[in-house]
Amino acid sequence: MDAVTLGPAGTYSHRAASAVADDVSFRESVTAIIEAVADGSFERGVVPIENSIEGSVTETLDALADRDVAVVSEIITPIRHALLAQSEEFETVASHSQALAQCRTYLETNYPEAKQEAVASTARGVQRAREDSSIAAIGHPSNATNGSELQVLAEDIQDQDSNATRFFLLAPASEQSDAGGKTSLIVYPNVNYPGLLLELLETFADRNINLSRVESRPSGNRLGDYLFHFDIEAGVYESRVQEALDEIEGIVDEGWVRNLGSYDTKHVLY
Ligand SMILES: O=C(O)C(=O)C[C@]1(C(=O)O)C=C[C@@H](O)C=C1
Repeated sequence: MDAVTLGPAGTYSHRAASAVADDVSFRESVTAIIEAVADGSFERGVVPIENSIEGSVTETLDALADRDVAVVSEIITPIRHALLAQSEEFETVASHSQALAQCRTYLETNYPEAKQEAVASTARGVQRAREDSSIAAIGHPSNATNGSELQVLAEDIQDQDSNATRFFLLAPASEQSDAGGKTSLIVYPNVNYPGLLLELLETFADRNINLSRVESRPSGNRLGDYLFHFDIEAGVYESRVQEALDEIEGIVDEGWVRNLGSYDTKHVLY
């Protein structure tokens, strides 16, 4: 199976995709990956959705709300960052904004003078560090192998040892499944009144459906207007989930509900 994910080669997304795909291609943004799956260019896509330290990857949430794709699996991997550079003499640390944030305390403590540069991915930062001795990168330590002139200056620099990122394995919307222990939903009420969010949450609580994530994102239509992203620990094949979905459809009849499908979890170690 072919999959598309965040490039260039050497990103954490690449490592997660390699666990589920034979052949991995790359795009420069999460939005481009989701588009490539939605338009049928790829049968699978792998995108980061949330991190245990830094929280949601908002570009992913927003791109999922705008395009029709299905989640067919979630992949959870530990994230262990290394500091990579040609020497200790660097001025700037380049990495993905999520990785910089996951190492905030380490950087403030050890390199308070270093500038930080957010780039499209950790592997893009590694590329910058290979080309320019004034740049260090944060990424997986294996980026320093393969004849690279980069040194691993420090390992395990993430602020929490338990650092882990959750990725979605995406497929075209036609492959959306009712089977699985989790389900992701995006709800746009398009109205605002006291107790609206409570009503939505009660559809799950009343049926003893556990919520594993709730996130609100601006709709972009007007200030104070939100979309809600829900992950629940139950599959659409269960009648209690179908009943909850029916009730939500009724509550948000001015807006819409997107069911991204049910799926299971895969834990990948590397
Ligand atoms: O830049 C990468 O290596 C990615 O795969 C992206 C990403 C992310 O967006 O969260 C993935 C895992 C880590 O949390 C850091 C960065």
